Amino acid sequence: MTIILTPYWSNGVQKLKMAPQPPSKPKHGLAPPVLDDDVHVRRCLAQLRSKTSPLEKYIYLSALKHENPDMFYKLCLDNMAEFTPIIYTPTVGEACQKWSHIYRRPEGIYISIKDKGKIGSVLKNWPKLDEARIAVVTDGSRILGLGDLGVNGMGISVGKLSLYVAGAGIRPVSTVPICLDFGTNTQKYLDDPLYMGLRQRRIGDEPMTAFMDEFMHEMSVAFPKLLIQFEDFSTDHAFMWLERFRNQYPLFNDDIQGTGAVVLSGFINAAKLSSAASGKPLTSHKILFFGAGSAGVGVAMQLMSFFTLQGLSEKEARERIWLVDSQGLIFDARGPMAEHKQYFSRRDYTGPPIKDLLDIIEYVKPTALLGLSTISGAFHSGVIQAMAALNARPIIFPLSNPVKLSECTFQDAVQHTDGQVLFASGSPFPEMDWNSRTIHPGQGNNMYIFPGLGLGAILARASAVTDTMVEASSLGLAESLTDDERSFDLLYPRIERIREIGAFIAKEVIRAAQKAGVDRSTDLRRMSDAELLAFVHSKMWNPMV
Ligand SMILES: NC(=O)C1=CN([C@@H]2O[C@H](COP(=O)(O)OP(=O)(O)OC[C@H]3O[C@@H](n4cnc5c(N)ncnc54)[C@H](O)[C@@H]3O)[C@@H](O)[C@H]2O)C=CC1
Ligand SMILES: CC(=O)C(=O)O
Ligand SMILES: [Mg+2]
Repeated sequence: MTIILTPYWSNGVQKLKMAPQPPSKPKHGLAPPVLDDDVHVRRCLAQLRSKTSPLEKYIYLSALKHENPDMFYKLCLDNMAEFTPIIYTPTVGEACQKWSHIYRRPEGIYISIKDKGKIGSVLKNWPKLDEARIAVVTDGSRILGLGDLGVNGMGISVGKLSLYVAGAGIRPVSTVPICLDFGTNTQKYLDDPLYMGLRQRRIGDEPMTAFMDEFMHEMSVAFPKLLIQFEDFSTDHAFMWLERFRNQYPLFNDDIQGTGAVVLSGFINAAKLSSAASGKPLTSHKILFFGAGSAGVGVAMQLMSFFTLQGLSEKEARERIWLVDSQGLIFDARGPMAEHKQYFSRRDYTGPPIKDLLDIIEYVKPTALLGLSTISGAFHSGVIQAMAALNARPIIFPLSNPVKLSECTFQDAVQHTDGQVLFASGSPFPEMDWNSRTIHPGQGNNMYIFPGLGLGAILARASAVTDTMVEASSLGLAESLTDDERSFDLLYPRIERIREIGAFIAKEVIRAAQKAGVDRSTDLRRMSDAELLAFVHSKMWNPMV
């Protein structure tokens, strides 16, 4: 395949070595007589809002980001709630599915299995090696809940990195979207004349491992100050690459660790509200996971600390958690299972397999039901009503993305619990009125975590991303709600405050890195908390409009 090197800020005719520049002032007569910045902001927003389909809006914003990054990020920061569903989930999912059709210009680095043996020389073509700080790397094998999209998965790396800039003030020039092309098993793409990836089925684990070893080594040589975020690898490889490389290079897996952190945070706030309504202690919560892939198991692992922080032992914490996969409740006597499911497999259940979710709810009697299954509508009215019958304030988090794969809608959850649900979904739902009050859905999406976690790890120059840093990001997020946000029973802060939250999380992550001794910017140790927070803010890039 063609290796595409031109970064997203270049228009293809500029020289590769060029840094992103704000557009220079045109010479007299080459621009309209009146081109006021403030009016132009309104003009760009009006152009966006005139588009009727979300995908058209995505394409417009993608062009704007390329032509005028300052304007794009200015609009983004001023209109976060409006922009995130376009540049991120759900629309980014549709953009990825159609990536080879809507493609206009190169963005990021595509490296294929055919580059094995010369990966270093490909990476060195990236124009701003010294500036690179964060790469989001996918192989397109499980994009959101949409399956194997091959190189069309590049869109998720691009989307996540836009949120790094918007949410954490990472400089645009420091972001490196990467898509690895190991082939695709999706026949539709193999048959599509416009598909831009290798026309072959995915390679096996052995050549993939050899490729990944070379890739990770060459990344550390080409980009010595880089943090890597692994994104949307299929579950087996998500766990495999995390374990293989996490002690060697600074990296984390967003779907396992970022999702774990964001859900722990929302769960802490939900559990307090739920326990206040039931009068039962926090340690009495029982969590049922519907879906046991990288996200389900990643979240279950992180939620262990909800219980251990309350004083339960590891064994007691594990006993508060049940997992369900496509074969039903996961229990030892069921027979052999994938390694990542074994830790939570129940030893105390020896009856016949239970497959139906309603039967499982009746058996477990959970206080919380979390969906990471990609099964749209799995939390049907009967399921929601069963949760409401068991709990004064049931916790229901349908976390699958994009919206069309959500296990239930916010409307259904509110309606079938008479407004009592404590709700967070992976993709956004609008707020709704119920019994003369407005109820706000939470968005339990790792976008609240990875910008701050990444910024903290970058500023600390962390040599590794430890579990304690991930936990610190989660607890930082849980703490960051204002009294006003808590008065509305919000589980997450308002998205408009993403920068403030990102800075606070980054500070907490730096402190955790220092405690773990993985920080290489040791001068930050001397700063007070207030000084460190001010330092983090001072490092955030701002659009110049
Ligand atoms: N909210 C967030 O921030 C995030 C959400 N996700 C979402 O989580 C979902 C799952 O992602 P992965 O874990 O990587 O995928 P996966 O495909 O590895 O896992 C899906 C799990 O659901 C189970 N499942 C499938 N059909 C089922 C059925 N009929 N009944 C019961 N269980 C069933 C599978 O057995 C598997 O355990 C995706 O939609 C993804 O978008 C992932 C990461 C972050
Ligand atoms: C949000 C995200 O990372 C996912 O759905 O995969
Ligand atoms: Mg993901």
